[in-house]
Amino acid sequence: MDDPEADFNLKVVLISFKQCLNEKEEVLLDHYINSWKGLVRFLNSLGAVFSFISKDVVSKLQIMEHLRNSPQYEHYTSLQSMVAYEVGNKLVDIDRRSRSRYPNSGCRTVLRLHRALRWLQLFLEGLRTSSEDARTSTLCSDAYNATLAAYHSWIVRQAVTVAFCALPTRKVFLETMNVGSSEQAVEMLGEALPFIEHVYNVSQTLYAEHSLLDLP
Ligand SMILES: CCCCCCCC/C=C\CCCCCCCC(=O)N[C@@H](COP(=O)(O)O)[C@H](O)/C=C/CCCCCCCCCCCCC
Repeated sequence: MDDPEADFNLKVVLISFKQCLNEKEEVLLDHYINSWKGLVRFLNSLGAVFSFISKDVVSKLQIMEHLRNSPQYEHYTSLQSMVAYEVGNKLVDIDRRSRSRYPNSGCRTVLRLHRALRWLQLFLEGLRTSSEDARTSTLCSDAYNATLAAYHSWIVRQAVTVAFCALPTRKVFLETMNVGSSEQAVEMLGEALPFIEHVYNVSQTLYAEHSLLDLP
């Protein structure tokens, strides 16, 4: 009998980011949501100390799934169509004073995931290029401080710092990816990271073109 857990590994999840872009370089939201669901599955496997993080990601994925299942679902096929629809119809809170009108817009919700994708990219790149005795908590907090920390409150930053201390060693981390030895995991990261980088860069350009990078 097939064992779904045996086939589930981080390579499958990271390579799935390749499918997020079509030939027109549009970011397809169904694939984007599915790739994030795979990441959440990994996060959950790291222990309950990370559950406050995974709950936040899940709530954002639920917002996006809700939009995908709404009568306006066609506008939420890609990041590009979503931005055109929400910006064109003024369905996005652009500054803090209007923050509460559209708290669940697709643009602000994906922006949070988009920033986290940059954290993931830097963290996995750190794992890939670091020495065997590198501390994962340091790699993780360096990536966090360079990306998400600027957008988080003091209390969230404290909670995140505590959670980082619970991370396994680099070797265990690489083995948790379920792609073979730590050397094979490093090789896989080199192969898969460009897909994440590509999705990140296309999204970043789109958000920058529409001045959406600071949505409250
Ligand atoms: C075996 C290798 C596994 C590697 C795979 C790791 C899987 C990563 C999965 C998820 C990454 C974390 C995603 C964090 C999303 C944060 C979104 C965010 O910024 N939310 C804040 C703002 O939202 P709004 O309030 O404006 O709606 C929210 O305030 C924050 C909530 C708390 C959680 C934030 C923690 C972010 C820490 C990132 C490091 C995660 C460490 C995971 C360890 C591998």
